[in-house]
Amino acid sequence: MSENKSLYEHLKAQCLDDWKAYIQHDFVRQLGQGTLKKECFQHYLKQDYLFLIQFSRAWGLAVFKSEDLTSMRYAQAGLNAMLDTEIGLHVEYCNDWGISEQQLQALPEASATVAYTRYVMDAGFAGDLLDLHVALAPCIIGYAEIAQWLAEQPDTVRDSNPYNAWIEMYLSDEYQQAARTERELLDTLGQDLPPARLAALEKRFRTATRMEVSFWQMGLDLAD
Ligand SMILES: Cc1ncc(CO)c(N)n1
Repeated sequence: MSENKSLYEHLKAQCLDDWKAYIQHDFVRQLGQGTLKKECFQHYLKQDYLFLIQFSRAWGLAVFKSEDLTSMRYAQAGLNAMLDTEIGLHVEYCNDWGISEQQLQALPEASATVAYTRYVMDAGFAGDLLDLHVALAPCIIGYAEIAQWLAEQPDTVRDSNPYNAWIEMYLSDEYQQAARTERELLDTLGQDLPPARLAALEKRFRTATRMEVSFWQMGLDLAD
């Protein structure tokens, strides 16, 4: 790893093609331009509800995998934020899009949802806290970058875009700060790694990134 790069920057740089395919996915572009089909967004929102539930379990796993109180409290805060705030907001947002809580509770998981969330969990089960965070990083930090990328694109529509609230949520100070904190945690946990360990983490990060690409594609294809 080059000396002046943080672990996060390094992980991203080594899979830049996959990273771009994730951040600049057609789903994201269409969402930014306001041209995304409503059915695709609704399908994505439904699966994202199931994703967020598994994501909460992953934060629970991070509590379990922590070896000091600071990491444990950070994971606890992540879990609390999901259960006390994020999932509730998501349910409300789904409701605005015509998806009831009953509907959400009855949903089957799409293959892309199962693949991604269980991959993250396996990284945590089989590995340590850093493995888990490297698998979680593309979700947490990636969405912050997607919102920023969208805000910078000249063809992104804001005020009259039905998807603007989604962009705003991930552009919010709160979310951007959460992404920065996750980045700092990775950089702290990831200091002075032996080459073989770094190579294993590179693979994990790349796989998780490709899983995010598949998640967008699942939305576009209405795939189950
Ligand atoms: C699939 C997916 N990745 C990342 C996020 C951001 O939390 C999300 N809500 N859904």
